[in-house]
Order: sequence, then structure tokens, then C-alpha cells
Amino acid sequence: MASSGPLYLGFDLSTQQLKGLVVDSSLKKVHDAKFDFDADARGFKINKGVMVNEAEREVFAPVAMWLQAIDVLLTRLRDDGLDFKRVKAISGSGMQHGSVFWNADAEHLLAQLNPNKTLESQLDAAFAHPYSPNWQDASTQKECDEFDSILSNEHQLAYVTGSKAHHRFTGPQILRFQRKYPDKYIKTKRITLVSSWIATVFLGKFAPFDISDVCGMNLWDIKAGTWHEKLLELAAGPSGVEALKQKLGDVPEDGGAHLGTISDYFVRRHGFSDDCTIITSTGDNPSTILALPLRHNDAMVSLGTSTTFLMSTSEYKPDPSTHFFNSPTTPGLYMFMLCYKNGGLARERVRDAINSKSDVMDRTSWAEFDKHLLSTSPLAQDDPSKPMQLGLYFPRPEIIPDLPTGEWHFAYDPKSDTLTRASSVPQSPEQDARVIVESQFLSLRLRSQHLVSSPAKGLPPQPRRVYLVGGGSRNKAIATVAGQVLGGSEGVFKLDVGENACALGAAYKAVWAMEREAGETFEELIGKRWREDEFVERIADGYNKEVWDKYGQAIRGFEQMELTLLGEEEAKRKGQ
Ligand SMILES: Nc1ncnc2c1ncn2[C@@H]1O[C@H](COP(=O)(O)OP(=O)(O)O)[C@@H](O)[C@H]1O
Ligand SMILES: O=C(CO)[C@@H](O)[C@H](O)COP(=O)(O)O
Repeated sequence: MASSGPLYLGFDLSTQQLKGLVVDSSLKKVHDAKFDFDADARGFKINKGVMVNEAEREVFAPVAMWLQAIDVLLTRLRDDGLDFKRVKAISGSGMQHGSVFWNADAEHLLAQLNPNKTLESQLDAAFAHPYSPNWQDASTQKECDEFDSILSNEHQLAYVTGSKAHHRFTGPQILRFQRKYPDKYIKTKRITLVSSWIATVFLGKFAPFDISDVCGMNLWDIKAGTWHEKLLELAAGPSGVEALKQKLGDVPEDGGAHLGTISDYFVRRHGFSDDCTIITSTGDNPSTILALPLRHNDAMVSLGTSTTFLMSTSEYKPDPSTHFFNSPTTPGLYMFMLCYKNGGLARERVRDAINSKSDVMDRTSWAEFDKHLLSTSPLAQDDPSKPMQLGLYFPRPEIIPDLPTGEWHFAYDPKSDTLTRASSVPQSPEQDARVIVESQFLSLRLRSQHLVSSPAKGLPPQPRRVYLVGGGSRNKAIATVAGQVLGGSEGVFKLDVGENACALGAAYKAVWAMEREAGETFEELIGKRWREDEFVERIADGYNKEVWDKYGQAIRGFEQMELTLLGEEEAKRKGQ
């Protein structure tokens, strides 16, 4: 590694940890460190990074815990050998939709930080509310109904803002907050997203939202490039639109905007150079698509706490069942996204059930899960005369499809197109490993089938490459099933730092923001410096006609299964 030259620091503040990753101008990773909330935080009653109020379906995280994480993480980066003086710019990524409510003392407190004390001990008093509503929150059904109906229907809201109303989206969350805590809302000087919260702390003054993450609020008119007045009016309540606009601030169009230099606190406490520049921070999913020069028809699947499916596209085709966001860097490009709450934690429940039946010492080992995942035949169908096993595993209320907590099983006969309800898979929990992973990928294939195109002559529409990122991308057995269900004419790939893709994308954005020529796009700059042979690894096969066709049949049953359950839920709601 060169011992001089600029370095760029990217952060990822996600559900279960804060990660930091440093690259040089050649895009090579030179340092990384993490702070795991459950393992490392002191003084917070959290589980998997969050707190839960089941009675109101609220999920939230203590903001002070993130402050603790920043100081400790920087110490860990120093222990890893990082020379802070060389860090020329910082950008961040944050779990999407979460909001932080700062009070009127915040700016003063941010500007006066004493380098001999921790952030946590000094900024505790800077918040109008100590908790940040988390993306897993499901408390805002009433507010979502109001958002969907104010522009006539959910289609129209999706057209204007890129998404129909969702529980976790910041607009419905603000509406509920100002009704539940009117005094705290009045005392709120500024609302930041998790992404702009990180930039704020490093800048030492309020930082704006970025042009991509702002699309996760149900408040931003994507085509007009402005706040939507009617939606702001709804969220703002009695204190009015102007007051809310003040709390939200402006949104720079340039995703590489230089917000200013680093707060003196970090110069004096951690040894940063005083000209280190802070760049707008974006959401963790927009940041993920910046971790490589993503090509047309490539798909990224993030296997974090949530599962997300991401594509970069120039076509804006919003629909109530999907999400569109502005690209975080490039005007005219959009990010298409599907998001599921029941990703990593749902798979962990099956892993734990399998491990508790066997004598493995390490209860968190994936070895047994992987063994059953690969030894069970596709759709747990021993021979083609037997029905296919389908299931849904939702320990948390799901986003797509909109179903409550539950676990459901069905056997599907593709010849007669009949679906029969079952109480479990024939061999539980061993076959659940296969059925849950297939279920997650079948849902992605079902919902992305009209967005992908044929990658080569004679092939059915499917991604060219599937890139896996997030914690679950370490797992090659899961990658194998991803390729079987989703295809991928060139196969399934993993970044060499795939579990840190969001932080990597943030660091790359900082490189681009500082080193771009006038008019040079992110794709151009990163494309020139990217070294495919060093940065990605092919970890599994993709398209295989026989198994692809089998899953093509299963999708019909999968769709029927979802429609059956949605119909039952609807009937329950009407019967209430
Ligand atoms: N070897 C593995 N196999 C499958 N899943 C894994 C493996 N290692 C980690 N994970 C999953 O990764 C998840 C965390 O992913 P990560 O992207 O780091 O989280 P975050 O949502 O905080 O960004 C954990 O919940 C765990 O289920
Ligand atoms: O809500 C969404 C996207 O809409 C989630 O994807 C969050 O952004 C959290 O991500 P992870 O912690 O799973 O990375």
C-alpha cells in the first residue's frame, strides 16, 4: 500500500452495526472496522440493534448508541493502522427511512464539542426525541391510508414519489410523530434521515438529505425535483408546511456535493486533517449500487437484515408493489428496489431450529443449515410425481406481500395447478432450509420478471449477472440457490468486500466527489478505475435450463399461495 496519497472513508450505519471502510484513489480497500450493536454497545436494552414496542408495532433504535459507536469505531480504525491525516473526504450510508429529531440546542452543542469527552456524553441533550423510528416499524397503518388517499390512490402516490405509502417511510412516520408527541415535534429544529445524521455529526452542523435517500419519505416529487406541497401539508399537521420545510431543509441535486470541512472535534480527538471534506451521505441501498459499475440488466441482491433486490435503470416505471429512487449520483438514472423485512433474521430462525436438533457446539454456525439446503432437492420434491413444497416465513409483518406475522405451508401440483395447505414441510426443520431460501428468491423472481430482459440470444429474460452483497453473501450455499431460482447468464458473483458493500459504495462516492473532472459521471470515473479480476469473485452458477423451468412452474403456485393468504387477510379485516 502506498504510504502517501489521499484516502476516502465510507460509513455504513445499518440495523445491526456501524461499519467503516477506507479506500485509496485506485479504489482498493486499505482499512475496515465495525461496531456490532448487540455485541459492543454498553447501556442499551436492544436486540439485533433495535427496541420493540409490540403493543403499537413500533420498532426504534436509541440514537445515543450510534454516537457511542462512532467514537469506538474510529478508535478501531486507528488500531487497524489508519492515518487519519490522509483522509481527504468522508461520505456515509444509512439504513433508509429512519428519522432523527434534533432540538434547538443541537447546533450549539455540535459546534462546541470538547475533544476530551465522548460524543455520547455531549450530544445526548441535542435530540427532541431519543429514539429513531426504524425501517422495521409497522405502527403507521392509519397514516399510510391517509397518504395513499390524499393523491386519490396508491398508484398516484407511487407515480409522484416512487412508492406507495409504506409504514417505514418517513412522511407517514413524521405524521404519526407529530400527533403522538406534539410537544416534541414543536421542539424539533431539524429532522435528519439516518444518512444525513451521520453527515451532520461529522460536519458539526446540520447536513441536507441527499437526492436519492429523500425518495424514501413519500414527500418528494421525483419528476418535479421538489417537495410535494400537499403531502407536506398532510405530514405537517397544525403547525403548518413552512415549519416542516424548515425542519427538513434543502436537498442538493448533486450527489457529490461538498458540504464543508470536518468538525474540529474529529480533528482534535482523532487526528483528522482540518481540510477533510464531508460529502452528502445516502441510504444504504442507493449506496450499495455504488459499490461497482453496475451495468444494464445486472441485479444486486442485498442479504442483510432486510433482503433487497436492486437494479439501476433509466426507465421510471413506478408501481405500488415496488420502489423507485433517484440515482444517488447520476441524473436520469433511477434505482429500482424490492424490499423485504423478513430476510436474515427469518433465515436465522430456521438455522437455530436445525442447530438445536443437532449437537453442533456453535449455535450460530451455518454449516448444518447449508448441508440441508444443498442436500434437499429443489422445492423439496423427491421425485417429479410428488408436489412442490412452498412456504412463507414471516417472523415480522412483511412488506411484500402485505401479510402479518406468520408461517404458512402449501404443497403445489404444477400438472393440475392445485395448491393444498399443509401444516409444515414433510421434514421440519431440515427441509425448511431449502424452502425458506427458495421462497425468498421466488418472490424476487416473480416481481422482477418484467424488469429484466434476455441477456443473450435464445435465453429467457433474466439478469446478466446477480451480485450478492450484505452479511448473507458470505454463504455459498445460498448463492447456489440464488443462481438456480434467479438465473444469471454469467453467474452469481460476490464483491471481495461484499459484506461491506454499503460502506464501500459510500467511500467510492467520496472518491468521485473529490477527484471527478468537470462533468465526469460516477459510472465513468469508477468504470475507469475498477479492476474486475481483483474486486469480484464468481461464486455460483446462474442459469440452468432444467431447474430454471422448474422454478418457472413453481412461481405459478407461489403467486396463488400469496393471493390465497392475502384474500384470507382481507376477509379477516372486513369481518372485524
Ligand atoms: N455465513 C452466513 N450465512 C448466512 N447468513 C449470514 C452469514 N453471515 C452473516 N449472515 C447474515 O447477515 C446478517 C447481517 O447482515 P449485514 O448486511 O451485516 O446487516 P445490516 O442489516 O446491519 O447491514 C445477519 O442477520 C445474518 O443472518
Ligand atoms: O427499509 C429498507 C429499504 O427500504 C431496508 O433495506 C433498510 O435500508 C435497512 O437495511 P439493512 O439494515 O438490512 O441493510
